[in-house]
Amino acid sequence: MSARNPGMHLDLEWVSKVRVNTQAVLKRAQQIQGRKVAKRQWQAAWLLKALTCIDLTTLAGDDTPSNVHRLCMKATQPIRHDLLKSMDMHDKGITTAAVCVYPSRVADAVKSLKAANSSLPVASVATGFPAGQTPLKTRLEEVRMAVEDGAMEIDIVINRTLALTGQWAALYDEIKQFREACGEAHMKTILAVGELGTFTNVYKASFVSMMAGSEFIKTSTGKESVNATYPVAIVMVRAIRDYYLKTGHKVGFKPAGGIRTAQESLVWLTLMKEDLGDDWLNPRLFRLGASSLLADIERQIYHYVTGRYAAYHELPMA
Ligand SMILES: O=C[C@H](O)COP(=O)(O)O
Repeated sequence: MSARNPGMHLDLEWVSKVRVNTQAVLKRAQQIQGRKVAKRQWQAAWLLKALTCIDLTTLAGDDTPSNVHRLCMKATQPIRHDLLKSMDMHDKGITTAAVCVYPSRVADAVKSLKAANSSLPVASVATGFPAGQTPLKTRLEEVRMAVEDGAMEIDIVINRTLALTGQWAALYDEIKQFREACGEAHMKTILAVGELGTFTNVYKASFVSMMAGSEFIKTSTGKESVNATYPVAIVMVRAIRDYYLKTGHKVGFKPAGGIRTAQESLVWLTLMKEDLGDDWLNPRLFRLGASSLLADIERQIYHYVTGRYAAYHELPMA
């Protein structure tokens, strides 16, 4: 993960002055989606890069120690060994960036990874994920418990009520308290952009989250009806750039929710490269939150190596 973001005092004047040019954002989003991504021979390398940025996620009501264990094993060996060998990448220690689970499953994930001798971090969602509609005391306690169980990264959700009613100082205070409860664990802040209504709210929520010390800002929980979209991402990425220019601190970006295809992962990498620069092309500053993206990336890599598409039984669970 990136160096920690210490945050800064709440600059309400900056927040109140924000205006987002909707037409410019939409135009940029169209451009990004229309980009020709890397030539075929480089695509496999870009796909491996995308894979190393995945927070491999399971956030389901029927999660159990055994499916979390399978997820952890997949995270440590995301691509079949023979495929990596054909690409001469078998000894490069390729893994996903982290596994991401509910707080009650953190101990299971930590145990599985430890047994596999893996130092892969476990990320836990917290603070009443996905809605964030539980009392502050409970949300703080949830963060502490996930950290106690071994989570090294905490994905908090913001209080949308505060954002939608313009209570930016109260939102800043809550996020600061979450950051304190995280201790040494790095904090990713989920804005749930599909529920924030306007681009201006998305920009303001991004900036307030960074001022309160978030190490990453993340689009969505994956449970809203609208999740990671390119226009919203462009607004968040601009906020990250502005925050960097203002403070000198680099904050990471994590699109999440509904990202399923290898092709999409290449568009996200292109957006990082073009709008933030090469520093953001690694898991310290870029994550893809996804439960099923890895399967398609592995399928595309299989195709790259063998020239044909794999049958489902040929690739272990992603
Ligand atoms: O944070 C990660 C998201 O919850 C994953 O969403 P997804 O299941 O649509 O990939």
